[in-house]
Amino acid sequence: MVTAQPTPDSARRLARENRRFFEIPSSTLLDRLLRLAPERSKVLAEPPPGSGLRPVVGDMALPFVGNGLAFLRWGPALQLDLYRRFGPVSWCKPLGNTTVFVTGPEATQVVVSNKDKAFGQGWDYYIERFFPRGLLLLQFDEHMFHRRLMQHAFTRDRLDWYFAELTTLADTAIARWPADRELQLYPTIKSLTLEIAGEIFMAADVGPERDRLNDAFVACTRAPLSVIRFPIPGGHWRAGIKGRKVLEEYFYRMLPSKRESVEGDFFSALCHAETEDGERFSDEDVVDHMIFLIMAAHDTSTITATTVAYYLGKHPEWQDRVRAEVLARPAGPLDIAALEQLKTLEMVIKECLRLVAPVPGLVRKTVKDTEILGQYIPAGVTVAVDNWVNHLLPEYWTEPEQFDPDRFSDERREDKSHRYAWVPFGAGAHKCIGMHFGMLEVKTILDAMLRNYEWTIPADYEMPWSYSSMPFPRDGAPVVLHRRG
Ligand code: HEM
Repeated sequence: MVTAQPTPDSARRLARENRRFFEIPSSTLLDRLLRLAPERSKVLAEPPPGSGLRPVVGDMALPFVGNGLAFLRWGPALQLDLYRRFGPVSWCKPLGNTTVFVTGPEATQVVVSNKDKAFGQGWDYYIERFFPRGLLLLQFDEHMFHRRLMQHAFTRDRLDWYFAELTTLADTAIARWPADRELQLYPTIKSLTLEIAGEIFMAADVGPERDRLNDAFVACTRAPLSVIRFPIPGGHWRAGIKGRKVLEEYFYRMLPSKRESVEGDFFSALCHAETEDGERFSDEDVVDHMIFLIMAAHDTSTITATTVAYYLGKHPEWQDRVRAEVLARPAGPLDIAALEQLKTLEMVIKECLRLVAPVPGLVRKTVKDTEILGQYIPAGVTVAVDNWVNHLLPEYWTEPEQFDPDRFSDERREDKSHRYAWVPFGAGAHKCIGMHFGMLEVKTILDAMLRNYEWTIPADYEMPWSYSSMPFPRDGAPVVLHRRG
């Protein structure tokens, strides 16, 4: 049964629950060994004489791997540590790729507003092999052209069609989840979001192929941060390459029928999108965009919905509050207008996106020499904006380690402390095109969960996040749902 107010004890526990995002652990031997590595400070590049710029300094960490291993273990805590030691701009060579780390809203602003067009896309190093020519992989004028054409798939009319489909599907599937025994929430939601993707993105029953497609997407998203970036047997890289083949084969097989008929789904929208001058996406464009879109939509929404369920299980007083809002909704179909009214749920989702940013970095590459806050950055280096860490800085958030959705209330609006303090959807030219859709999808899933079930998460359980790609729970996020009477 769900309880009410937190006790002083639980308040202390709650302060600890997010500690792992803020503090480098020393609980395992490997962590202790990594912490022992001596700092190897080094300048990235000397600024041109007379420029008045300062060099970027960083810690080279371990030979060969740089701080890649530490990042995989410590995630945002490592980035926060670099920020404290070197300031908003530092650098290293994780996995052999020279990378400038950019932290804090001021430095973020320089990169995402991209005033002198010095920052091109930088995701190619990580994901091009698996998601070639996805929207995020394009840059400057070409990117703008593709983004405008893709907007045809995100009009209000289209969103209405998607949500009429989505709410029924989510309601039916969630009502059938098993109760009163342990459920792995993360894979369960992942399977649901893939089903939603099948319906909304392709108007296709992916049923018989769901596992194969799911595995293929998982392989493609895990591969980019492989330490060994060659197709060795049993390796993530090779699995990613195989996954890409499976996806291409599937989408090219579906393409001719999508070109022929006009329907409400994304796939159809991309096949028929046209500029005023009659320009359209080629077959290759459509397939590349579809594969990227589904990846971009599916994992992010899954992680967010899982995180929200986790924090609501940890904070029953918030679960009660959000459920009361959901149950108070006037009778009638759950449409976009109704979802937009769920303000408490929205605050909770925003707080969860603050604490766990599903896309923890925005990756760019300098196309010419430039500077960030007076520090010199040469052309040709990767620049990673640590948007997650912006969410954790005490300069912008009160007690950032606390789960406190009220910080997003109209009275407080802590996210307004700086335009780039809360950036889970990125910002600038590449800001998430599916932001509205993603928020609505997560709300739909939580709405159905709250109406059907109650759940609590044991006080001593803490989600073991993996930072190997997007953050995800290594144990699948076990939870016991109790059906509401
Ligand atoms: C909670 C859910 C989501 C989160 C947190 C999220 C986060 C992000 C972030 C941070 C970026 C920018 C990356 C960068 O600048 O390097 C991005 C871009 C993008 N997202 Fe999302 N996303 C979500 C849901 C979705 C959904 C549902 C879709 C599609 C329906 C989508 C499609 C895209 C696309 C296509 C881009 C590339 C935009 C461009 O390059 O112009 N995302 N997303």
